Amino acid sequence: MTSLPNQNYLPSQLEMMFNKETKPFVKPETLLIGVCGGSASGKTSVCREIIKQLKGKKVDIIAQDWFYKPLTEEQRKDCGNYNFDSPLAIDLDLLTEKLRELKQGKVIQCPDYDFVTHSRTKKTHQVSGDVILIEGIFTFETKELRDLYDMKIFVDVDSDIRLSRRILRDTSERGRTLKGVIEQYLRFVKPGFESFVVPKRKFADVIILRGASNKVAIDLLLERIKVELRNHEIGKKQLKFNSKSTYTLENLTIPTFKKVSIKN
Ligand SMILES: Nc1ncnc2c1ncn2[C@@H]1O[C@H](COP(=O)(O)OP(=O)(O)O)[C@@H](O)[C@H]1O
Ligand SMILES: O=c1ccn([C@@H]2O[C@H](COP(=O)(O)O)[C@@H](O)[C@H]2O)c(=O)[nH]1
Repeated sequence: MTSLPNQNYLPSQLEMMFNKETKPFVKPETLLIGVCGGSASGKTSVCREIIKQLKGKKVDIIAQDWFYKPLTEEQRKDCGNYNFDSPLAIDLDLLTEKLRELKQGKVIQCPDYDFVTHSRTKKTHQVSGDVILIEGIFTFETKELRDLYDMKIFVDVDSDIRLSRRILRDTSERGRTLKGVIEQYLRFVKPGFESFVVPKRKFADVIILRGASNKVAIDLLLERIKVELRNHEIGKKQLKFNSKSTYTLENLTIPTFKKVSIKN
């Protein structure tokens, strides 16, 4: 149930505040932005660019890679045959649970993953903020995940460029050999991309071609994020949740043009 103070509102303002199910349109929670795309498309780089430019806001990243399931001793011995490009390789349930906690305003602790040993490290990542960017190849994989995002971004880069970047990155940062990277790419990465990542592109609100070097796309995105943030801040000031999960609107300042009367 929603209660309004005895005040007059413009129809457009009421429309702004409620959707058809009379739930508030403005959301007071943390803004969650899902960033999906193929391996080495530049998802992390796009997120870093957004963070750099959103000065004055607390923005954090969650790497879906932190949620890789650690390999057993057996699997580790034969890791060349392990498919890291299947959604089954990631604990998506844990990721979903963590995002739900963020939506409830909690500060969360995420696991850490070591690409060299294919195991969880002792480290944890504490995440909180006004905006949280969640990046990874399977971030759009389930409806539960997609429904949690306020905005969905897909980073779209040609596969030859992604493979070249992956070779450079994985041989220098992830302890791989050139032969190993190419074999893994042809056997698992490319088929996984085609089966799981490409079909999720259609769920994106925004598609960024060429990744972080696409300054025009990043600028447009930043403008939109700022609008969303303003809506969330208005929401935070105006909405108070009581223990029965009803919404109460408070301290709303409304300009005085043509008014409609709403009776409680
Ligand atoms: N626009 C770009 N130009 C050149 N190199 C890039 C660009 N974007 C990313 N890279 C490099 O490509 C690699 C993968 O980028 P990253 O942002 O980590 O991709 P993802 O998070 O999608 O795997 C990194 O080594 C990064 O420095
Ligand atoms: O132990 C592992 C875990 C994952 N991978 C590969 O990582 C990429 C996803 O990470 P990006 O940062 O998006 O590139 C995925 O394609 C896996 O193949 C791995 O090689 N080893």
